[in-house]
Amino acid sequence: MNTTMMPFLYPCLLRTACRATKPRNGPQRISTCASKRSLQTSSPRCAASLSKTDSSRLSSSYEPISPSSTPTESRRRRLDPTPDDYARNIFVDKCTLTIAAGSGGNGCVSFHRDAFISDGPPNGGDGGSGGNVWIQALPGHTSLHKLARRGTLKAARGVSGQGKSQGGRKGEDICIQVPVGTVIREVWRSDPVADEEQRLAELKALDPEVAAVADLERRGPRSNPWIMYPGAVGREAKDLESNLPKPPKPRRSHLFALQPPGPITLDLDKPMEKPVLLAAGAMGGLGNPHFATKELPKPKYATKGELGIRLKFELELKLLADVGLVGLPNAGKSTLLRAISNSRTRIGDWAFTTLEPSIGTVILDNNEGRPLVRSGIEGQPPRTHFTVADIPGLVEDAHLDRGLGLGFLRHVERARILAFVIDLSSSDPVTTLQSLWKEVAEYENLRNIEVNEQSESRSVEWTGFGKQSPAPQTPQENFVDEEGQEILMYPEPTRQLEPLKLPPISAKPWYVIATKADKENTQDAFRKLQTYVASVEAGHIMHPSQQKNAWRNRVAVIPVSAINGEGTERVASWTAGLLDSMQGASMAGKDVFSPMDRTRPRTLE
Ligand SMILES: Nc1nc2c(ncn2[C@@H]2O[C@H](COP(=O)(O)OP(=O)(O)OP(=O)(O)O)[C@@H](O)[C@H]2O)c(=O)[nH]1
Ligand SMILES: [Mg+2]
Repeated sequence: MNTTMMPFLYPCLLRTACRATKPRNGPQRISTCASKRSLQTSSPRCAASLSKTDSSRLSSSYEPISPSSTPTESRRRRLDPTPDDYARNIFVDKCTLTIAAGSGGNGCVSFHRDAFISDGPPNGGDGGSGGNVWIQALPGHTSLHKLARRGTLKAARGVSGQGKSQGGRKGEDICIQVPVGTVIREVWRSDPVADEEQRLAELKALDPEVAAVADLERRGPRSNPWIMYPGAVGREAKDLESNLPKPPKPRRSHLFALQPPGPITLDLDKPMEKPVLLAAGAMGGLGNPHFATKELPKPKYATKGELGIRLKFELELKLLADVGLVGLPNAGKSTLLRAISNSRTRIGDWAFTTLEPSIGTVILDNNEGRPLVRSGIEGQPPRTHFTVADIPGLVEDAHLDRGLGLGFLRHVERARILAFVIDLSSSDPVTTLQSLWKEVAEYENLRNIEVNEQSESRSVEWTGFGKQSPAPQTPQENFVDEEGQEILMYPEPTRQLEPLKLPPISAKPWYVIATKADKENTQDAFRKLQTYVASVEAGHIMHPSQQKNAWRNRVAVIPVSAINGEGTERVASWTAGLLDSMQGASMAGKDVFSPMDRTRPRTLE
């Protein structure tokens, strides 16, 4: 066992070892005591440790770690790998996605034929409706990179109807799976059915005399909704075309009622048991029996299916992970993430090894009997895991976009809890913590100014009474539908989405992970850091963010040696306790980010 870590992580062992009068039984007794205490660390009592008094909390930071946690060679290799031993991490937290609901299948022109009936009644089937597009937020997904790569997702088209009154099959649905914490906002839509409905409504509103001479034919992408009998050629075909009836009104699927009203904005901040509908598939065309009349009992035409709606969305992760690791470059964040999760993020003894956030999942219950850390709220299913984001290192003036700057800070504000990773072997840990908080707070101020400026500019743009008529649009892009028919698309309106409204960063729960505690002469730095944090918590000194409403509830300083995997259990149990508290507060309808709220819900016993 590393003797340097003794005063930090094994003070009980040290004391017991010093007091031990019988060296013969010493090691065994220490081992029993240590493993018993270690179990308590991962027991419900530890999850509920937030409700204990300060003194017990401080002493709990010196809980011993079981000797069984002594790193094996393979673990050591995992936590101190060569710089090229890592899994490439692809992470995307913002992307645009175009979706297209399936178009309807065409109706069929067909007539009954039998042994003695050569020219029977019409029996063309209707086309099947197009596939729907659904969306579902699922735990276990952490990035939007797969959707960003796809760019466009289309549900299948409905199958066309057939003779003998056979209706076409419905097109296959698609379900888009996104991480919990995704916000979906509509940027633009092209809905041929809505456009046609609007045109008909405008015509209806016209003076009857004007309407009589107005062009009642369909326009736009589906200007010719008819399917003609293929057997009709030459003069017959011309006669047929000139005697076509008024086209039927555009139809909507009954599922359209379930579609959220536009412009769609969805905040998927909870795991969903069932998907929600984003876009309903279009209706299929009508077979020729629909057009049979007394005068024309055998119509030689049917209609095409409606075209599916197309929507463009901006997807953004409002919640990146439960915990965000914030620290200077080279502080040991990635090593810590490797130590507490199965992540294989890159580690290197130089600054900016990590350039993109990487998310690791910390398993609390591996479903193999007793949970490693019991977590959850009474009456709710127990928490089995939480996620941790390893965020690239922060440098001074990051809020002015230095280093990885604003991109990094954007990720910080998307974590529920902030864990400040401080390298105990670095010059002054207290100054480090203060400078990290300074950058975070400066960014928060900048963001608030930006949001205010945006709302001001919006109010200046307000044009007073009367609606401004939209600028006339000219068709821009020509798409071709499944049958090779041209679809006119209109240019995307330049709709700028506002930045997401996120909770204030300084009001988020936070704690400190004092890492590299195995290095020599780090005890003083740890004590200094602990004393400073205790004074902040007690309100004796200003919060390092310099914000009045910053979080001061129970801020722990957890010493760890990530490279040896020591002390990391407390990170898991402390985080689980914080998450339970936040969940309980939000269920009780309290403001989760209220800095003065000291009541704690009861965690699972
Ligand atoms: N002795 C000791 N070294 C550590 C510990 N944790 C990390 N290190 C070393 O510190 C160096 C930097 O570790 P990283 O995990 O890559 O640091 P980081 O904070 O992710 O760095 P960036 O990605 O550049 O921001 C590596 O050489 C690690 O082996 C620890 O607990 N003890
Ligand atoms: Mg790193």
